[in-house]
Amino acid sequence: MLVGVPKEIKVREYRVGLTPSSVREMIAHGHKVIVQKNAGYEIGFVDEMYVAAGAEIVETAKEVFDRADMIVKVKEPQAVECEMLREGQILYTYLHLAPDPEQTQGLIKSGCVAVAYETVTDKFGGLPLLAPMSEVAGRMSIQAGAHALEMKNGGRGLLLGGVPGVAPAKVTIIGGGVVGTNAARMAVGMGADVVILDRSIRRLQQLDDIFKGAAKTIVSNTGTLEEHVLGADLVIGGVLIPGAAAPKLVTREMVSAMPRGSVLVDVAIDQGGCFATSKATTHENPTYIVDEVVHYCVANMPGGVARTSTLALNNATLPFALALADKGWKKALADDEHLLNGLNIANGKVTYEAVARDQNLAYTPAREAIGA
Ligand SMILES: NC(=O)C1=CN([C@@H]2O[C@H](COP(=O)(O)OP(=O)(O)OC[C@H]3O[C@@H](n4cnc5c(N)ncnc54)[C@H](O)[C@@H]3O)[C@@H](O)[C@H]2O)C=CC1
Ligand SMILES: CC(=O)C(=O)O
Ligand SMILES: [Mg+2]
Repeated sequence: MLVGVPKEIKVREYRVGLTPSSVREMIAHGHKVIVQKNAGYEIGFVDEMYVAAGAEIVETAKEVFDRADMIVKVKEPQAVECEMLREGQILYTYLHLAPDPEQTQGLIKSGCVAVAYETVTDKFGGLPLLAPMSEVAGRMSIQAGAHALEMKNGGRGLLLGGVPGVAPAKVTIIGGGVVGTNAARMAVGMGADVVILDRSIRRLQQLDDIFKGAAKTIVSNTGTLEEHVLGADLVIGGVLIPGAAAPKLVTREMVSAMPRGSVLVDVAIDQGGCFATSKATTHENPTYIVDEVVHYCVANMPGGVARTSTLALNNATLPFALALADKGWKKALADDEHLLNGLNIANGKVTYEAVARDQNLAYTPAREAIGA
């Protein structure tokens, strides 16, 4: 199969779909790889490394899209990329379709076979291709929040860990999954006063075991959310209902009632965000202020530490990329229920139920759509 890797085009997104080492593995499996010029340049994966791994370097994204049987990317395709996709071509990348009708229509129109990293599952009930980036974003969320709490950034002027004789900052983490756990590890490590809310008691039991009291666990409901959001200096939003638009758990009224200079970091913004006042931002302009509360809503946080993120992402995505290339999409999807769960759009049909439901579109079960 001919596998194509275009350069990412979102603002300050420097991750790349395949590392030189992943390219080498593809070639060892008998495939050909074309990589757009300078696709990995900013993170030290220069073209010479891709050539040494066996890839061909091509000048433009158009050439990658025109020639490749499978496109391996990182972020969801932008409008110009959707236009270059074609019928039967595999697109393997993050999609986050539920809150994005424009991209959904673009992919439907293209006729491509779109496998979303974020909905591929594993036998442990997890999301193995989302997890590495959630680890990164969860850890970064505390760095971003600590920075936003500084005076010059509109924050309350608080140091997360406090100092002897002065109380630490209060950090509330909504959602105790991969993002929440990694955020809590960083916040606890910095000495903050940490509370994690989740609606799953089982998850809270696991977190209690992990943190042994260093982070408190609270069941999430309207009352506890209000209490712990209003009492926090920094709130991290890390909830997920797989494939669906994020629930708006923090209302506009709650945001208005927070003290001046409080900080909200909405990691769930890629699924539309869990604060009523969230709107996606970029690494170029990561924060904005509503009712004197600082909001950080970067939808591609791991792009800020693109080298670590690319390596972590490839560790998880490569085995499935190889399966798609080795077997072709029909057999690879038919053989593996977990990869099949990643299929969101196929040949003009929406094959992921939560996306269809959130956008009032017809739903075709994935197995039916691939004719397996
Ligand atoms: N902005 C960015 O750059 C990035 C964003 N993300 C996003 O972060 C979000 C979280 O991802 P993960 O931690 O991997 O998901 P996860 O599935 O590991 O954890 C989500 C948690 O939210 C909990 N939850 C769901 N509804 C809830 C509610 N109403 N109240 C309280 N808790 C609730 C679940 O029980 C679960 O424990 C996703 O939207 C993901 O796409 C992930 C990586 C990067
Ligand atoms: C998961 C995601 O949105 C990202 O890594 O950018
Ligand atoms: Mg206020």
